[in-house]
Amino acid sequence: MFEIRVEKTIACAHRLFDYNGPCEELHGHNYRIEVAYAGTELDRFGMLIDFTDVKRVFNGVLETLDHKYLNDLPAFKDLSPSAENIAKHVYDELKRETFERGTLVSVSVWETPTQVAVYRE
Ligand SMILES: Nc1nc2c(c(=O)[nH]1)N=C([C@H](O)[C@H](O)COP(=O)(O)OP(=O)(O)OP(=O)(O)O)CN2
Ligand SMILES: [Zn+2]
Repeated sequence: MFEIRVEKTIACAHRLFDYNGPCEELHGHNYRIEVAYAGTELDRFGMLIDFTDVKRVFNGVLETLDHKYLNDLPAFKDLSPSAENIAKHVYDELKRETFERGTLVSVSVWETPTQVAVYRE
Protein backbone atom coordinates (compact mmCIF):
# COMPACT_ATOMS: atom_id res chain seq x y z
CA MET A 1 0.00 0.00 0.00
CA PHE A 2 1.24 3.47 -0.89
CA GLU A 3 0.27 6.63 0.94
CA ILE A 4 0.93 10.23 -0.02
CA ARG A 5 0.43 13.29 2.14
CA VAL A 6 0.29 17.01 1.41
CA GLU A 7 0.18 19.72 4.03
CA LYS A 8 -0.38 23.44 4.12
CA THR A 9 -0.63 26.06 6.87
CA ILE A 10 -3.47 28.57 6.93
CA ALA A 11 -4.39 31.35 9.36
CA CYS A 12 -7.92 31.54 10.75
CA ALA A 13 -9.81 33.22 13.56
CA HIS A 14 -12.48 31.43 15.56
CA ARG A 15 -14.41 31.16 18.80
CA LEU A 16 -15.61 27.88 20.29
CA PHE A 17 -19.35 27.69 21.04
CA ASP A 18 -20.38 27.58 24.70
CA TYR A 19 -16.85 26.70 25.75
CA ASN A 20 -16.07 27.27 29.37
CA GLY A 21 -12.62 28.80 28.89
CA PRO A 22 -10.62 31.43 27.06
CA CYS A 23 -11.19 29.75 23.68
CA GLU A 24 -14.77 31.02 23.76
CA GLU A 25 -13.24 34.44 23.01
CA LEU A 26 -12.18 35.46 19.52
CA HIS A 27 -8.64 34.24 18.82
CA GLY A 28 -6.62 32.75 16.00
CA HIS A 29 -4.44 29.83 14.99
CA ASN A 30 -1.99 29.00 12.27
CA TYR A 31 -3.59 25.66 11.42
CA ARG A 32 -1.36 23.06 9.83
CA ILE A 33 -3.63 20.87 7.72
CA GLU A 34 -2.59 17.59 6.13
CA VAL A 35 -4.43 15.34 3.70
CA ALA A 36 -3.52 11.69 3.08
CA TYR A 37 -4.46 9.46 0.12
CA ALA A 38 -3.66 5.73 -0.19
CA GLY A 39 -3.79 3.05 -2.86
CA THR A 40 -2.04 0.00 -4.23
CA GLU A 41 -1.44 0.94 -7.90
CA LEU A 42 0.96 3.51 -9.30
CA ASP A 43 0.72 5.19 -12.70
CA ARG A 44 3.41 4.97 -15.39
CA PHE A 45 5.28 7.83 -13.70
CA GLY A 46 5.49 5.84 -10.48
CA MET A 47 2.94 8.09 -8.76
CA LEU A 48 -0.18 7.27 -6.77
CA ILE A 49 -1.59 10.75 -7.45
CA ASP A 50 0.55 13.60 -8.76
CA PHE A 51 1.19 15.99 -5.84
CA THR A 52 0.32 18.83 -8.24
CA ASP A 53 -3.21 17.44 -8.65
CA VAL A 54 -3.63 16.93 -4.90
CA LYS A 55 -2.47 20.50 -4.24
CA ARG A 56 -4.89 21.92 -6.81
CA VAL A 57 -7.85 20.36 -5.00
CA PHE A 58 -6.49 20.80 -1.47
CA ASN A 59 -5.52 24.45 -2.00
CA GLY A 60 -8.94 25.13 -3.50
CA VAL A 61 -10.64 23.91 -0.31
CA LEU A 62 -8.21 25.65 2.04
CA GLU A 63 -8.57 28.97 0.20
CA THR A 64 -12.16 29.08 1.43
CA LEU A 65 -10.86 29.00 5.05
CA ASP A 66 -7.58 30.92 4.91
CA HIS A 67 -7.66 34.34 6.62
CA LYS A 68 -11.33 33.85 7.45
CA TYR A 69 -13.29 34.18 10.68
CA LEU A 70 -14.52 30.58 10.66
CA ASN A 71 -17.66 31.24 12.70
CA ASP A 72 -18.92 33.48 9.87
CA LEU A 73 -18.80 30.68 7.29
CA PRO A 74 -21.97 28.67 6.49
CA ALA A 75 -20.21 25.40 7.44
CA PHE A 76 -19.69 26.62 11.02
CA LYS A 77 -22.86 28.63 11.47
CA ASP A 78 -24.30 25.94 13.78
CA LEU A 79 -21.15 23.91 14.36
CA SER A 80 -18.33 24.83 16.70
CA PRO A 81 -15.13 25.33 14.65
CA SER A 82 -13.03 22.91 16.68
CA ALA A 83 -10.05 21.21 15.06
CA GLU A 84 -12.16 18.04 14.79
CA ASN A 85 -14.99 19.80 12.96
CA ILE A 86 -12.55 21.63 10.68
CA ALA A 87 -10.92 18.29 9.81
CA LYS A 88 -14.32 16.76 8.92
CA HIS A 89 -15.33 19.80 6.89
CA VAL A 90 -12.11 19.68 4.83
CA TYR A 91 -12.53 15.90 4.39
CA ASP A 92 -16.12 16.31 3.17
CA GLU A 93 -15.08 18.98 0.68
CA LEU A 94 -12.14 16.89 -0.61
CA LYS A 95 -14.42 13.86 -1.02
CA ARG A 96 -16.20 15.67 -3.86
CA GLU A 97 -13.11 15.20 -6.05
CA THR A 98 -11.91 11.68 -6.84
CA PHE A 99 -8.72 10.54 -8.51
CA GLU A 100 -8.10 7.58 -10.81
CA ARG A 101 -5.81 5.96 -8.23
CA GLY A 102 -5.69 6.63 -4.53
CA THR A 103 -8.54 7.20 -2.13
CA LEU A 104 -8.90 9.81 0.56
CA VAL A 105 -7.70 8.44 3.90
CA SER A 106 -7.68 11.26 6.43
CA VAL A 107 -7.46 14.95 7.13
CA SER A 108 -5.38 16.12 10.11
CA VAL A 109 -5.62 19.56 11.65
CA TRP A 110 -2.92 20.82 14.02
CA GLU A 111 -4.07 23.77 16.12
CA THR A 112 -0.66 23.96 17.72
CA PRO A 113 2.52 21.97 17.00
CA THR A 114 1.54 19.52 19.76
CA GLN A 115 -2.27 19.23 19.33
CA VAL A 116 -3.85 17.52 16.35
CA ALA A 117 -7.33 16.26 15.40
CA VAL A 118 -7.72 13.61 12.68
CA TYR A 119 -10.86 12.72 10.70
CA ARG A 120 -11.16 9.53 8.67
CA GLU A 121 -14.05 7.26 7.60
N1 LIG B 1 -10.18 18.42 21.26
C1 LIG B 1 -10.07 19.77 21.14
N2 LIG B 1 -9.77 20.51 22.21
C2 LIG B 1 -9.63 21.84 22.07
C3 LIG B 1 -9.80 22.46 20.82
C4 LIG B 1 -10.13 21.65 19.71
O1 LIG B 1 -10.31 22.13 18.58
N3 LIG B 1 -10.25 20.32 19.90
N4 LIG B 1 -9.62 23.79 20.71
C5 LIG B 1 -9.30 24.56 21.72
C6 LIG B 1 -9.09 26.04 21.47
O2 LIG B 1 -9.33 26.37 20.13
C7 LIG B 1 -7.80 26.67 21.93
O3 LIG B 1 -7.44 27.79 21.14
C8 LIG B 1 -6.64 25.83 22.12
O4 LIG B 1 -6.62 25.58 23.47
P1 LIG B 1 -5.36 25.41 24.39
O5 LIG B 1 -4.61 24.22 23.98
O6 LIG B 1 -5.88 25.42 25.76
O7 LIG B 1 -4.52 26.69 24.05
P2 LIG B 1 -3.38 27.36 24.86
O8 LIG B 1 -2.39 27.80 23.83
O9 LIG B 1 -3.96 28.40 25.71
O10 LIG B 1 -2.80 26.19 25.73
P3 LIG B 1 -1.51 26.10 26.64
O11 LIG B 1 -0.87 24.82 26.20
O12 LIG B 1 -2.04 26.04 28.01
O13 LIG B 1 -0.68 27.31 26.36
C9 LIG B 1 -9.21 24.02 23.08
N5 LIG B 1 -9.36 22.59 23.16
ZN1 LIG C 1 -8.74 28.04 19.21
